[in-house]
Amino acid sequence: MKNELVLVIDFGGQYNQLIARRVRECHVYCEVIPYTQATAAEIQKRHPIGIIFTGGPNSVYEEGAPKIEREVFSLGIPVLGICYGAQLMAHVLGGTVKTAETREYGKTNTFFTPDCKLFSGLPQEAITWMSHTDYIAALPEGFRSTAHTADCPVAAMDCAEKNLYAMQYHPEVLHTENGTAMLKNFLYEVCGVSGDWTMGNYAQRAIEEIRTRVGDGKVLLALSGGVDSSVAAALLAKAVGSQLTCIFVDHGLMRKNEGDEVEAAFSKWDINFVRVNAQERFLSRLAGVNEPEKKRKIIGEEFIRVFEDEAKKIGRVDFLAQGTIYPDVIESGAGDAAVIKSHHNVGGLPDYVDFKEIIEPLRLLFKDEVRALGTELGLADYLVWRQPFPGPGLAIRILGEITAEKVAILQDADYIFREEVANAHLDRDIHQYFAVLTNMRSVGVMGDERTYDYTLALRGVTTTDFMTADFARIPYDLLQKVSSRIINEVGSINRIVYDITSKPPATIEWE
Ligand SMILES: Nc1ncnc2c1ncn2[C@@H]1O[C@H](COP(=O)(O)OP(=O)(O)OP(=O)(O)O)[C@@H](O)[C@H]1O
Ligand SMILES: O=c1[nH]c(=O)c2[nH+]cn([C@@H]3O[C@H](COP(=O)(O)O)[C@@H](O)[C@H]3O)c2[nH]1
Ligand SMILES: NC(=O)CC[C@H](N)C(=O)O
Ligand SMILES: [Mg+2]
Repeated sequence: MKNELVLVIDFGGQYNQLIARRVRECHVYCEVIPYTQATAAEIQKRHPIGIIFTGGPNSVYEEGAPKIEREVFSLGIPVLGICYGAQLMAHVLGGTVKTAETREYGKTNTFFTPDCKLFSGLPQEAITWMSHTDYIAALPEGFRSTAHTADCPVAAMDCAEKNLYAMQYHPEVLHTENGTAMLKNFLYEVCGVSGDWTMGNYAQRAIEEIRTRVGDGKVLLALSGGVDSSVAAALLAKAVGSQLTCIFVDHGLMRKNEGDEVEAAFSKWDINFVRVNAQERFLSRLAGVNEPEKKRKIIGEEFIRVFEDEAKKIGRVDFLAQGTIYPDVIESGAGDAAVIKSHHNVGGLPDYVDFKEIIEPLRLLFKDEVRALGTELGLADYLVWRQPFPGPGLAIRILGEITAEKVAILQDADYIFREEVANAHLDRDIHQYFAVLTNMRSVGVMGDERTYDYTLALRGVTTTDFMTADFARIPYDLLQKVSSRIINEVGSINRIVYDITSKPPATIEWE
């Protein structure tokens, strides 16, 4: 069965996948396509039930700014323009867009016209999230303004007769109050969707696509035992069964006992599972390396080399599969976005890779969607709800040079922290928590003697999508218990600090 389709047309905005994600939250299937492919003819061929234009960095009146054919507005398909998309709708249909005297950025008080379908059932005044310098100065014929702010006369507009709607603010961002409800109104009240899409459909579609792509070829999946690659393993196993081999690389930078635990868990699955013990290989390549991006690149490359070596043992393997998810892609600098850090599986990949194609069935999903999909596929709760653990492992939690001794110290300290968080039943409330071995030593006193040992940092964060995060308010009693256990049981650590920065300005990991 084919699902109702909404096309999201990409004009280069920052929140495009977030729009897609909100549409999925409303149980509607959608696809994001670049504006260059969005001709009226192409759109018509796909029979979408609605169209959404995203924001974008350009100004519509500039030479060479992204455009859309005028015919797109007369196909009889409802259109919602967001930010740049709103300005483009106004511009193409004969309105005027100008540079504003006061640019609006951030939370903005906004007033809505209640009889616009987008705002039906919602308060007439609310906070919206704005991010623009241009504004709609004159409406196109047949349109009316349906919302305004102190500085922006057209914060939204519509031409209900033609099912054309636009918003200057970003409804997809959580800072916009009722933003998702407005998108839902567009989908249900304007486009008339029935809401026929579920995570089950996503799984089905992904499985079919993998089958078509792979044919009778072989696939090697990089399996870490983490949430993302476990969900990918379940999908791939359903899609291609015994053509799949899962490779778990124990690079010696896993958490305490983790290598054995992953092996025990996946040996029970009905899949080809291989554990590669590559401790020596990784540690020797990392010896003497201090710089975070360099560590990441080395690990990214070494992972691939291990996979290539394993592939040779299986015979001809054309496909490498990974559990990459959307935040990995964005932070590694997708498209025009800035590189924050090179996730080993994206920006850390070497230039030459000995596989024909890379399969990443979760590449457009956010973490909480991956979890929902895992549950849908019948994965055990402990797998679905595991806290994430980065591919480079403890390498990016040991600041400065990595040595086997430091790895052992950090493993022991981190184990105690995790054990106490679990004992306090906070392991689902704190979304990621771990220890970091700083490269700093300081003076302490133990048993009346001077010590000069490492400072350990504890990090705990709460977040939904791992793109932004707040530090977790861990109870002092728990911190105290963890602190005294680590000092008493681990050795080489004489001082413990708790990281109280959010993301941004910090990131979750320290490197
Ligand atoms: N030790 C490993 N062995 C094999 N593949 C790995 C390993 N670590 C990471 N990978 C690959 O890199 C991808 C990205 O790692 P990442 O940590 O983001 O995801 P994950 O481990 O699957 O899930 P989680 O975010 O829950 O840790 C994984 O999905 C997997 O394909
Ligand atoms: O597989 C991964 N490979 C990487 O190179 C990597 N770097 C960060 N992370 C994880 O991503 C989330 C966001 O982390 P940051 O705030 O530190 O960027 C957090 O959950 C991090 O643990 C990684 N995962
Ligand atoms: N976020 C956007 O889409 C911005 C649109 C346009 N570049 C402006 O500044 O107004
Ligand atoms: Mg992981």
